[in-house]
Order: sequence, then C-alpha cells, then structure tokens
Amino acid sequence: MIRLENVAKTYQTPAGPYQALAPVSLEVREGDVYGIIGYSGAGKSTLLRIMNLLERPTAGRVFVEGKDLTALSPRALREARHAIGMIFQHFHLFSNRTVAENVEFALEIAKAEKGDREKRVRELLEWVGLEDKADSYPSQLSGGQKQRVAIARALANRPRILLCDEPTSALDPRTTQSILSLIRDINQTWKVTVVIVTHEMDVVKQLCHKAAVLENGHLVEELPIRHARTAPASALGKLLFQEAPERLYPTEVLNG
Ligand SMILES: Nc1ncnc2c1ncn2[C@@H]1O[C@H](COP(=O)(O)OP(=O)(O)OP(=O)(O)O)[C@@H](O)[C@H]1O
Repeated sequence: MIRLENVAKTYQTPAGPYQALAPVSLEVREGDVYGIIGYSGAGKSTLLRIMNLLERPTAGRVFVEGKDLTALSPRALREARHAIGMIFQHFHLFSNRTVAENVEFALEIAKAEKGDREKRVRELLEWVGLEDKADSYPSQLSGGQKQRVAIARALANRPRILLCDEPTSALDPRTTQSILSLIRDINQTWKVTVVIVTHEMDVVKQLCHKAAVLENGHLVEELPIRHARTAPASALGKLLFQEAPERLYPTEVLNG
C-alpha cells in the first residue's frame, strides 16, 4: 500500500546540511494502523510528510498503491494525493471559513459538483457528530471539535489512506479517547489505512497493528504490536513493552 525505498532527507541550514532522515525503507500494509514513534526531533513528521510528498525526499522512492509518487508530474501528484488524507496536531483549519466551508474546501479542490459537495459535507459532519456546528467558525469550537472538522475534511474525497501527525497531542485525555475511537472506526468501517505519528505510548497500544521506532533519523526497529514473537530491542520499544507487556505480547514472548 505504502512502500518507502531508501528515503532520506537532508535539510540545508545556515550551519550546513543536516540529515533529518537516514535512508529508511518500510512498508505499510493495506488496512493496517501503522505507528511512528520516537523522541522529539527523531524525524517522525519528516517521514510522515514524505509519504504524500508534502516533503520531497532528497533520495529514495515513495510508492503508494504501486505508483511512484516521486516520478509523477505535478498534476498527476495532485490527483494521487486525493487518495491520501492528512490531519495535524494543530488542526490547520481556515479561520475565516465556517465548519461546512472548511470541509467543502477539500471537495472544491477535487472539483466536485456543487450539489454533490453540499450533500457530502452534510454526510461528513453528521458522521463526526458536528451537524449542528456547520455554520460556526473554528474559533467557536473546542480542540476536539476542531480535530473532528479536520477529520471530516481529510475524509471528504474518500481517501484510502489517512496520515495523522500527532492528532491527539493538543487534546485532553477524554477528548483524546474520542478522537482515537473515531480513527479506529475510520480504519475498521471504511478500511482506510492509517499512519499515525505519536509520542504517546498509549496511542500505539490502543490503535496500532505495527509501529516503527525512529531514533536520530534512523529506523531502529519495527514492532508488530500484539503479534510479537520477540521482545523489543530499542529503548523506546522496551519502554512500550514494560508499560503493558500483557496487553501487547503473547505469553511465550513474556516468558522468553
Ligand atoms: N525545514 C527544516 N529545515 C531544517 N531542519 C528541519 C526542518 N524540518 C525539520 N528539521 C529538523 O529535522 C529533524 C527532524 O524533524 P521532525 O519534525 O521530523 O522530527 P519529529 O520526530 O517529528 O519531532 P517532534 O516530535 O518534535 O515533532 C529535527 O532536528 C528538525 O529540527
């Protein structure tokens, strides 16, 4: 579904080139919720943004549903991106547009018909439980409601992939739970493949089938959550393991 082949990213900074990501190869399977974990500055967001080419890698190739995004023309890339929705920690809503207009924006970009757009916006707002907020502005919403609008907008064009960059990091624990269950629903009901960057171990434990551990731009290990056959090797993997071993690993792993 998503295959990264030796993708690397070097930023040019006033102090000289800075390698944010060493060559990384990984595969996200269709229907999975795939976590990317790591400490601040490990390169998580860079890796995620490479998956829809919001960030162009300095080396390597990005395959989404078999198509090499790095080889597409700007126009073909815009079209390929309709299959990939994205949400962010700070929501990135347009403050001068209403909730309905924010969601409709994604449909305008995809050149959907006006009548279809209005029907789809209503459907999406109902689905995220915000039909009564259609005419409100983002400033009138709570953080959780803003993230629901962002989710509705990200799903407007029925993407097959949803990229989530720290989607619950700005939310309180209760709101976090409701957004996580919405993301789980999107994965289970609509079979949308989800990639989620997080520094919250609980998010990984609750949601992910598999998680990649990044350290200083290196992919140090991939943890198959719940289907593990060996204990983790990386420090972060061990942390995850220590926190709730019985929920994450089968007894044969726990007993060595
Ligand atoms: N545009 C840029 N120019 C220069 N350096 C950058 C740029 N974007 C990111 N970096 C650097 O690349 C490294 C990786 O950044 P990235 O945002 O991917 O990390 P992260 O793991 O998502 O961190 P955080 O959890 O703090 O968001 C960091 O050291 C960051 O400062």
